[in-house]
Amino acid sequence: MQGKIIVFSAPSGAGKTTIVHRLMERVPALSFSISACTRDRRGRAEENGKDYYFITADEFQDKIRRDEFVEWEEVYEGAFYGTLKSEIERIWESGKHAILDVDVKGGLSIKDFYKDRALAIFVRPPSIEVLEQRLQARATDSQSSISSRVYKAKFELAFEDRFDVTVVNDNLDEASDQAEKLVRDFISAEPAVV
Ligand SMILES: Nc1ncnc2c1ncn2[C@@H]1O[C@H](COP(=O)(O)OP(=O)(O)OP(=O)(O)O)[C@@H](O)[C@H]1O
Ligand SMILES: Nc1nc2c(ncn2[C@@H]2O[C@H](COP(=O)(O)O)[C@@H](O)[C@H]2O)c(=O)[nH]1
Repeated sequence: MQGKIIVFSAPSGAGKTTIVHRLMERVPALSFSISACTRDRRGRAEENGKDYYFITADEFQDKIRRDEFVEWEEVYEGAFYGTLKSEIERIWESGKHAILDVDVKGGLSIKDFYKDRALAIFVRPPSIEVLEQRLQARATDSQSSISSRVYKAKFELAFEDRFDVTVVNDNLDEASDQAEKLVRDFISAEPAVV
């Protein structure tokens, strides 16, 4: 079996992590690619080696120097996130397909790197107002962090057309069903020619 990549990207708060978690429960052939990141762990809500590999800024710079990332971004000021080549290899060697949850720029870089071996899915919120309400209700970020996420979202929405396909996350059940069908069709299709 040739391993593939399914990457979900969206402005923060659109709901990509929620959809990815649902797909992980529904499609056993998927395995989550754990990113490295330099931000602090959100208390008990997050686990090192499960949600992220939480590393220091120096460790992150070492990995950049050693060319260990497929892509990396300073997603928010002072917070670096990156997709590790070793993660994708680990997943493919286990006979599964990699599913990723990364920001919009990162999603486009991954599509560019893996070409037809990757399906890049853009998750669009129903509106900026709804996106902001979701971030407020999630209550994981400070007011200034929410403001910068909303500001960035307006810019990121302009990149939707560069993705393979869009899922509008208004009704969560409908969005998850649509995403599941896209993923199942992609992984059961002929292997990509690379
Ligand atoms: N369709 C939906 N309707 C209402 N609430 C939703 C919907 N989808 C997700 N949510 C909620 O919105 C919040 C943001 O979702 P989530 O954390 O999945 O977003 P995200 O795009 O992964 O954000 P980030 O990039 O910051 O990780 C969460 O509290 C989630 O439960
Ligand atoms: N470019 C990348 N973006 C990533 C990666 N891993 C996660 N992310 C994105 O960062 C933001 C912030 O996440 P949070 O957990 O701090 O709320 C979110 O949009 C993630 O999708 C990565 O490896 N590369």
